[in-house]
Amino acid sequence: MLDNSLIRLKRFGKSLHLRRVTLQHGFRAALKGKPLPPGRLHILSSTALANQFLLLEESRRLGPIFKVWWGGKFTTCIVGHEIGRKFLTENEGKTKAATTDLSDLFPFGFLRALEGETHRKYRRIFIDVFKGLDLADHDAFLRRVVRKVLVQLAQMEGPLSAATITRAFKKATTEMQLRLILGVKRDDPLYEPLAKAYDDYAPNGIFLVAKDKHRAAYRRLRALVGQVIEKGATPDSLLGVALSKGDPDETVLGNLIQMTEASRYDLHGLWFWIMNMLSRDPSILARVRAAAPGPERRAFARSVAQESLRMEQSEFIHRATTRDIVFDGFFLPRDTRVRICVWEGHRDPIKFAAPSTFDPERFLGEKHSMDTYAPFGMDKHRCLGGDWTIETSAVFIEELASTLEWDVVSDGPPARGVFHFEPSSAFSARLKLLQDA
Ligand code: HEM
Repeated sequence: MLDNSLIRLKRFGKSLHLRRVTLQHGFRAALKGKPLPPGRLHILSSTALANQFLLLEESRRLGPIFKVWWGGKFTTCIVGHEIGRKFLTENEGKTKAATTDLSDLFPFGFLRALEGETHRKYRRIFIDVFKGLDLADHDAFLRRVVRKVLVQLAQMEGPLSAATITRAFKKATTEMQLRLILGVKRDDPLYEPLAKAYDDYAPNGIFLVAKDKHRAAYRRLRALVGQVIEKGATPDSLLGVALSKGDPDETVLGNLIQMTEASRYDLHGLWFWIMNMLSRDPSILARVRAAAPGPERRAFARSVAQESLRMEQSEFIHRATTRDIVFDGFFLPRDTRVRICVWEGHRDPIKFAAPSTFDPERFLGEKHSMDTYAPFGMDKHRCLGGDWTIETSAVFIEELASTLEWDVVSDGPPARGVFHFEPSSAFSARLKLLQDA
C-alpha cells in the first residue's frame, strides 16, 4: 500500500519536473526567436523503450533533429553521421562529454570526460603509449586465451545460457586486458587480487555515479598497480610503455586502470553480440573456416567484426550542452543532453543497402568514411581502442570458427540493458568442439 503510494508520488514528481522543464525551455526558445526541435516530451512507456527502432521511427516522422525525454533529461537526438559530425565540430567548446565523472578517484578523471588543453595533453600521451604496443606480437597469446575459454564452454553439460556464455567471455577479455594494459599475466600472484578488485569496482560495467564502495575498490586497484610497478611492469603492455617514457602521473595511471575495466566490459559485450548474430547465418562462420589461414582469413574476420559493430553494440555519442546552442535553425538549451544516434545512422539504407541484413562483404576491401560508419566516435574523443577492438574480435571470430559449432536452443528479441541493447537473456545454445579443434 505504502509502496504503491510512493510509486505514484514519484511518478507525479517526475511529471511535474518534466512539465517545468518543457515550459522553461519553451519560454527561453521563444525569447531567442528559434524553435525547440520537434517532438513531444513525455515519459516513455516501457513498451516504447523496448523498441530498438524507436528513435529511427521518430527520425522518419520528425526529421534528423528532434527532441525526446530520455533518461530523465531533455535530449536532442541527431540522426545521420554527417549532420552529427557537423554538430560536434561546430559546437566544440559549447558541449562536454556526458559520461561518469571520475575526478574524485584520480585527478581530472577519465580521458573521455576531459576537455580543452587537459584533454589534448593526455590524449597525446595515450596516442603515444598505444603506438608503443604492437598487437601482432600478442596474436598467439590472444588465440590461447580465446581458445581456452571456448574449449571450457564446449566441455560444459547441456545447453548454455546467455549468462554462462557472457561470464566466460568476460573471463577471456579480463585476462586479455590485464595482460595487454597492465602487463599482468595469468600466473602472476597479483592476477587474482586484481581480477577480484575489478569485480568489486564494477561488477556489471562502469557505474554512472562514483560512490564510497567504488572509491574503496579504486584505492585497492591503485595499490595493486603500485605493486605491479614496483616489481617492474612487463614492457610490452600499455603500463610498461608508459613507464618506459618517464614517470606516469596519477591521471595516466587512473586512466589505465579505468581503461582496463571499460574495455573488458565493452569487448565481452561485443563478442556475445557476434556469437548471437553469427547464430542466425551459419554460412558466415563457414566462410571464415574456408578462407586460407593468414591474411585472407583475417581480412574476412575483420569485416565480420566491423559489420557486427555496424549492426549492434555501438549506439550513441552523448554530449551535454554547456551553453545555449542554435543548430540547423533549432534552439538547444544549455544543460540539456544531445544524443548523436550512431546505431540509427548505421541503418541508413542510402549508406548501407538492406541495412538490417548482416553482410560482412560491405567491409571487405572497402573503407567507409566517418560520415558513413563511426562505431568508435567522430570527433576529438574518438576511441583509442578502435583497431584493438577489431583485431582482438577478429581473433575471437577466427577461433570461434576453428573451435566450435553450436545449435541455438532458445533466443528472443534484443533487450535494453543498462548501457545499450543486448542479445536476449533467453539465448541459449548447445556447443560442440569441432573434431580437428
Ligand atoms: C566494443 C568496443 C568499443 C567500442 C564500441 C568503443 C566505442 C567508443 C566510442 C564511441 C568512444 C567515443 C566516445 C565519445 O565521443 O564520447 C570511445 C572512446 C574511447 N575509447 Fe572506446 N570503444 C571500444 C573499445 C575500446 C577499447 C578496447 C579501448 C582501449 C583498450 C578503448 C578506449 C577508449 C578511450 C581511451 C576513449 C576516450 C578517447 C578520448 O576521449 O580521447 N575503447 N570508445
